[in-house]
Amino acid sequence: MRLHRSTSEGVIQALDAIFGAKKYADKVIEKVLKQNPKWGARDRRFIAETTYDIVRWYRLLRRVTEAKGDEYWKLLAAWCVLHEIDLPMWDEFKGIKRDSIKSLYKEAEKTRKIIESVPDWLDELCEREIGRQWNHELHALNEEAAVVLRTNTLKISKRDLQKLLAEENVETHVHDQFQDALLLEERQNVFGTSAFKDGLFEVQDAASQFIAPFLQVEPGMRVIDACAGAGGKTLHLAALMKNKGRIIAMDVEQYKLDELQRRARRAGVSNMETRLIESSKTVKRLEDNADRLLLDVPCSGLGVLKRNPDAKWKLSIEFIDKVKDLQQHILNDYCLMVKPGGLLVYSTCSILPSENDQQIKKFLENRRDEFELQEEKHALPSEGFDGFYMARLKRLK
Ligand SMILES: C[S@@+](CC[C@H](N)C(=O)[O-])C[C@H]1O[C@@H](n2cnc3c(N)ncnc32)[C@H](O)[C@@H]1O
Repeated sequence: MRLHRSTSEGVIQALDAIFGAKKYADKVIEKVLKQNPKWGARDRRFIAETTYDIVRWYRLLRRVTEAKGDEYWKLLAAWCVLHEIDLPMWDEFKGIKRDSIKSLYKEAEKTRKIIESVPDWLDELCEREIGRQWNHELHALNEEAAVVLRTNTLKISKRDLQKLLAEENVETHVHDQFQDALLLEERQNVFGTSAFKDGLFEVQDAASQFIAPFLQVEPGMRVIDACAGAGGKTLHLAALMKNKGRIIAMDVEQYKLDELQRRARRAGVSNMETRLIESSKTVKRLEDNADRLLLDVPCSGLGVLKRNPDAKWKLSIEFIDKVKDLQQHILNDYCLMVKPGGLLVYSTCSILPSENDQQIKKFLENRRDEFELQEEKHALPSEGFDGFYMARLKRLK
């Protein structure tokens, strides 16, 4: 592989926006890719994958080149050296010493938080919370995420979708554990396919596809998805309900609900309405209303670092403490929207017990007579996909 000037500059520009201007990596990459129509599919893949990889290994790459501040070319140089890619004779690479990078890399191997490229506070927090298991999870979280599709069973079967995609040169395989999932054989952009434009699938991690079935919905039920966001799980719920019954999708952000409406139209979902949460009254009005309630709460996102590696550098302990308070507040203030006898699922994309099991334990301490825990499930990044937690509770009275 050879480095090209224009795509390398694209990577540097993206890194500057992510670390300098503190923008989200996915948005930055989207913007950088839009600005040069001459880049082909391979160029685009290089920019996206290299940027994500440098973000993932940021601490390690800084260490092995002793890069400071905005010396992003040094990070790209180290990335090349560690991937055995020749460095062109560009001014930006003057003074880069391969041997020094390699020997500093050997040195870095002695310290987990450096070689696995994670901030001190995060390494300490996760070790404290999950002990030795953190070794495995941290390693897995540094792997590239698989691209997984969820068949929209309102429109097509998984096998027919697989055939259609193959006709559009998208090869996929199935996975026993995931009923509606198709896994891409190789990473590629699937948003341009006619299958996507026709609403035949959504891109959704395999572990995330556990959550809607865990709520045990049935066609005809009344279901509330109280933290619906742009509706990854709402659309799945609608498909499991065969478009029958009613889903109320709620969130505190109108722009997310607008995006959900757009996605629902594409997916052919007709049993859903959105409702903005403007105050506690919005929630109060829906007391004793639903057969099923999903609380897919805001969280640290530590289970999805494969997908969002920049979160490692943007998260803070203060944010995690705040989000934990919000989780407990949502559990307590929203739980009565489910009818007595109905089921509630609390879910996060975190691997921290303090956002997961311990939140449920705390909630139940005060509501032992009203709710009982039916089942908990942990999906771990080391099992191959994203990290998720889900707990299903039954409202007793
Ligand atoms: C984990 S995300 C939801 C992802 C979504 N369920 C999906 O599958 O795509 C959490 C959502 O909770 C929303 N949120 C934050 N505070 C909230 C609150 N007090 N009540 C309800 N939703 C809230 C956020 O805007 C965000 O969209």
